Amino acid sequence: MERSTAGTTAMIRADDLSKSYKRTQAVSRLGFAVDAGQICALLGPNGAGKTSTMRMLLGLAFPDTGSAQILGQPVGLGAEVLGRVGVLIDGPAFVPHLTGTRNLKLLWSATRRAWPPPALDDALDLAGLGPAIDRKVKGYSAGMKQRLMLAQALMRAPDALILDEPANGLDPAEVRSLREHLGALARRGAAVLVSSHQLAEVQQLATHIVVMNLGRLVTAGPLADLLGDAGAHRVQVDDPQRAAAVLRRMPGVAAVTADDTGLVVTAPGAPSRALVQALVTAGIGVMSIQQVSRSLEEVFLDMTDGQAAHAAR
Ligand SMILES: Nc1ncnc2c1ncn2[C@@H]1O[C@H](COP(=O)(O)OP(=O)(O)OP(=O)(O)O)[C@@H](O)[C@H]1O
Repeated sequence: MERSTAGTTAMIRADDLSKSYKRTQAVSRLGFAVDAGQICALLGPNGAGKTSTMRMLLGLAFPDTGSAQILGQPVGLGAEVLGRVGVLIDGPAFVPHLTGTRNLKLLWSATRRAWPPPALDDALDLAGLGPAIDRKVKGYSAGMKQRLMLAQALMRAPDALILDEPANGLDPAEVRSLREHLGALARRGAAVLVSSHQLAEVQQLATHIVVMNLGRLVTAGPLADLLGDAGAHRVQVDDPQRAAAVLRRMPGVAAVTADDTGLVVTAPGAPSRALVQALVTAGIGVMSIQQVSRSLEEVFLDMTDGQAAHAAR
């Protein structure tokens, strides 16, 4: 099976993927891998290329360059390996006049395996539809349809999941239940790729992130590293004005701002001991220095310049 650059097993792999539609370059030379046990969030402003990427990973769109692999096997439309993938993309594809159960049976029949699917109970628990599972889908709310879609993705006990904005239309309790189900699947060794705009939720859910903008990779890696790498420090000194001037001249310091409690220094390229050393060398007393954690939202907006991708196209 294909190995990722980290030396572990790559369950979902994009290699040098590109896709254009007429004059729009939707995805440009994108590469990343999701290993067993990881929950990777694919992030980017509207139009960044997330859905196009997922469509190529699922063999629903043909890449202009590069290739996609799932569980170490090349992906194409109808590839056998896709039977081991839980998919949510392009909105509900249900027959409205059939019940929830009949729709799940119909979708399962494509696998040519006997009903019921191996993880049906877990999937129905996530869907939480109760008796409505035996009512016609045309009477479902958008949230109920979304939950039924999630049930069809999970019922096959997939080894990999590719879910485009799975939390859309879910209420907070349902979002939490989804997080728990995906966490349980990842702990059992599944690889999960989810796209989302709900960054507070992603911060709780994901182990890894891939950020893209204008079709290109901005960054990829463990979430904890990314938030730690943001390198924000809160510094208390005896002469804030002079300290700010000293710090702003340091290499690796991106920004210095003052607030009621002292200075906030954003220094992705300078460890805290280097900041202290520079201040002490300049004769400034340092009372305290603390690393400040930043939210994924702050880091994401910095990385994408807070811009919508379509605005720059
Ligand atoms: N079938 C298509 N035909 C023409 N253009 C397309 C098509 N699919 C996507 N695009 C364009 O490609 C770019 C990337 O779209 P894509 O849907 O992949 O982005 P996204 O990151 O998923 O966006 P969102 O967050 O809004 O869902 C956009 O400019 C979009 O308009």
